[in-house]
Amino acid sequence: MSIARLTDAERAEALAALPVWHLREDGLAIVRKLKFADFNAAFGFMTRVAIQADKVDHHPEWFNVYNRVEITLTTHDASGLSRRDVEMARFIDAIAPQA
Ligand SMILES: C[C@H](O)[C@H](O)[C@H]1CNC2=NC(N)=NC(=O)C2=N1
Repeated sequence: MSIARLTDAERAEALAALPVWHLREDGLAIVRKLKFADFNAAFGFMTRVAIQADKVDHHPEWFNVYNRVEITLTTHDASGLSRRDVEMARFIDAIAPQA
C-alpha cells in the first residue's frame, strides 16, 4: 500500500523535532547512530525495535557491530520519508539509552 511522502516543509518540521537524527545526503532517509554498553544491550534494543517494526509493518535498515547500531529509516513504498519514519524514530528515541 502506498503512503504519502512528506513535503519539504513537513520534513523540515519533523527533523527539527528529532535532533539526534540526520538527513541522509540524498534527502530520502534519516539516520541515527547508537552506542550501547555491549552486544547484549545493543541486540536487546534491536529486538524491541524489531517487534515494534513488525507490529506497525514499518521496518528499519540497520547495521550492527558489537555495541554499535546504525539505523536508517525510509519508506520504500513512498520512495522517501513518510510519517511512518517519524513515528518509528520517535519510538526508537523513547527506548534508546540516554546519550
Ligand atoms: C507489504 C508491506 O506492507 C510493505 O512492504 C511494508 C513493509 N515494511 C516497510 N518498511 C519500510 N521501511 N518501508 C516500507 O515501505 C515498508 N513497506
